[in-house]
Amino acid sequence: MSALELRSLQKRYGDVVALRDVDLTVRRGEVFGFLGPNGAGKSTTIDIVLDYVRPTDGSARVFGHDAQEEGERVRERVGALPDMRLFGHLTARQHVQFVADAKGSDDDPVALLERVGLGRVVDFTADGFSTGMGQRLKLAMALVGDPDLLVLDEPSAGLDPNGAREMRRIVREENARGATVFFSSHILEQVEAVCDRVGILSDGEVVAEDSIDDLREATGARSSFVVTVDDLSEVALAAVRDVAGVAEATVDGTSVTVTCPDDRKAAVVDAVRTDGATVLDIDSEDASLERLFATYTGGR
Ligand SMILES: Nc1ncnc2c1ncn2[C@@H]1O[C@H](COP(=O)(O)OP(=O)(O)OP(=O)(O)O)[C@@H](O)[C@H]1O
Repeated sequence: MSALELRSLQKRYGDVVALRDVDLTVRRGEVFGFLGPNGAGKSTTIDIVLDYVRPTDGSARVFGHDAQEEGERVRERVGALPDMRLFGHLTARQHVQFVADAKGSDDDPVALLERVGLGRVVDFTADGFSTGMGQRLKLAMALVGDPDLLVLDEPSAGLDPNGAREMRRIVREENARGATVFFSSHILEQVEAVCDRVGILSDGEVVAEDSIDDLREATGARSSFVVTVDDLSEVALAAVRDVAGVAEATVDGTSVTVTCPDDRKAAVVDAVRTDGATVLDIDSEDASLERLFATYTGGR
């Protein structure tokens, strides 16, 4: 049984067709990235999965349960972001406790808040929180009760690069625990860094569903480059792999082939010199993920 199955999903708002015909399968245990330009229909799809919005036609099933007919059963197994708005007069701890009570979970709110980097503000009210802090708090709420499926709509919105990196770490940890993760984003490098597979939504339809590597191969697009140094140490290699956006770094002698977004290349070159190595050559064989994305969405 799949974690999430969308079949012929359609949604019209009056004359506006938000979803034309969405078919998508998210397998159990995978991290699935839901990509698409603004207005493609990502939030509408997620709202249907969470039963905030009813489809005009078609169905959404979560672990075999119909999202509309068996909303209760679905919600027991799902953690979602953003699921609730924040209440300015409540503390971070009270927000998380509220969700724990609603879900009948005995999770410790403080432990969850520490996990998302809010350990020092557990008793602060949300009205003083920045956008990024609010996003972290919502993530802590989504993690309550170890959900089997995490549904994250633009989880990195409002987060600085550190916050975005921590978000990726938590996605990986949740996945390692056994959770399936479904998240939408238009930040391609974020998706590439953590996802097993992606679905690309364009104009209310899924135009591609595959691993990014296979999509690349299918379109002939690649975004790798090779840096050759005089001496490649483990420290330098670890630093390269730590650069945000680096999806892959493979070694051949003193050359390292790195897959990353174009705008991270300078950071990769800096990282490879961490241990004092001298760069001998840089060979770029380029076609970025952005171009891959544009190939499928017609540049929208
Ligand atoms: N309540 C609504 N009433 C009318 N039109 C709507 C409504 N909600 C969404 N739409 C329209 O449906 C389409 C899909 O919107 P949706 O928010 O799902 O896209 P999205 O991919 O999440 O975009 P973004 O990345 O900008 O959040 C858009 O054309 C949007 O204007």
